[in-house]
Amino acid sequence: MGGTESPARQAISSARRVVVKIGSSALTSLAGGIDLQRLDLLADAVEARMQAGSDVVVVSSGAIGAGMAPLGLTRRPKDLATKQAAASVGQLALAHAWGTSFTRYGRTVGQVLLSADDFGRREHHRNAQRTLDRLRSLGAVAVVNENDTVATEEIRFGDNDRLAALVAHLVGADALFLLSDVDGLYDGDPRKGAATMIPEVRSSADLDGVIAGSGGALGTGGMASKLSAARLAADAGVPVLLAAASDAAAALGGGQVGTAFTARGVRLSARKFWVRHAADARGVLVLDAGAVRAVSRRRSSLLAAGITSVRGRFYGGDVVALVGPDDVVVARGVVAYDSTELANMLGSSTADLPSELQRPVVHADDLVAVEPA
Ligand SMILES: Nc1ncnc2c1ncn2[C@@H]1O[C@H](COP(=O)(O)OP(=O)(O)O)[C@@H](O)[C@H]1O
Ligand SMILES: N[C@@H](CCC(=O)OP(=O)(O)O)C(=O)O
Repeated sequence: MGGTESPARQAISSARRVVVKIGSSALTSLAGGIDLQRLDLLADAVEARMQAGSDVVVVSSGAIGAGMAPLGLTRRPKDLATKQAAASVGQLALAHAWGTSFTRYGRTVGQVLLSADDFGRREHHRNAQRTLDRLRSLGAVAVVNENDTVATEEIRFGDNDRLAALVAHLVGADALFLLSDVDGLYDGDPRKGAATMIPEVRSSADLDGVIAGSGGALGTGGMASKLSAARLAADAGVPVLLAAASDAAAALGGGQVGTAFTARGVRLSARKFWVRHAADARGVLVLDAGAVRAVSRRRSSLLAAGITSVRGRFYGGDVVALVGPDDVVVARGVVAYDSTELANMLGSSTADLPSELQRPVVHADDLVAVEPA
């Protein structure tokens, strides 16, 4: 690569393990379903990167877009049931198309469908990690999408940009590519008039004044979701390149295309990363002042004695928000008990609880302090 490359671009072009996310708008059209030619070009670019020595995980959107035509739908559905029906039809076509395309290289494809909950349940999380790792060691390409048919409105990733950022963290990726129908981040929606492309985002100051608008007819989150996923990944130590899918070969080949986001921050464990970023809190635990100090300063486990009340209905394994007496969120964590169980434990010291209820309410390993805004 040329000597004038930014550190972020150098890191992205030399990354050993990468996640490549392709948006619906780049892969499908309202009338024609999957764009097979485009998909072949993407597979070519992924294969070239693999030949150059990188491990690649693909996150492919497009199931809903691919399922519309076969079901006679002319507009992207808005209700969950129709989206899920379209996704179930389209996912089959999408996986088949990826499989067929990689056959040109004698490469096998594995389909991995994940839902948000999988990142928080230790077993599911480990299994997903193990499957992705085994596919990699067997030389197969994992093609990931959200498990749309089981995702409910509450637990949806929201969009696949966020899923891709989570997967990047899950597999320990060194770079994340977000490929879309736009060739980078602009200071305003380029469809709405003159806008200037931003080649590098080194800190949030580079985003001052940027207007991230909605997506196209097929995309879900628009630029706002790409931006928040890019920042989420960058904050977790993974640099991001946002580029056009039509520039996939150049993007994956280290070319000077798209917008590069510099990574910063310390890499959290995958589980803590999920607790902080991925899950919607299912409930709230209200702590007394002593418990606030224990979890936010001393990073201790949360015990029942320090909880004054609980709000919401949740189950052991869910993510909850921990708030102080002033209702300000001080941490998030995976709760060990159901809300009904916990209601009877409030304020009790551990020694007074029956042995089966003596585990911490939120273990320190499952707890992430939230910095004050
Ligand atoms: N500031 C911006 N910079 C670049 N693109 C933008 C911006 N604001 C809105 N967009 C629009 O976001 C679209 C990409 O989002 P989306 O359709 O959700 O893509 P995908 O299907 O790849 O997830 C682009 O087509 C672009 O018109
Ligand atoms: N799982 C859905 C993803 C929808 C989605 O996030 O789309 P996009 O914003 O184009 O990445 C699908 O495959 O249609």
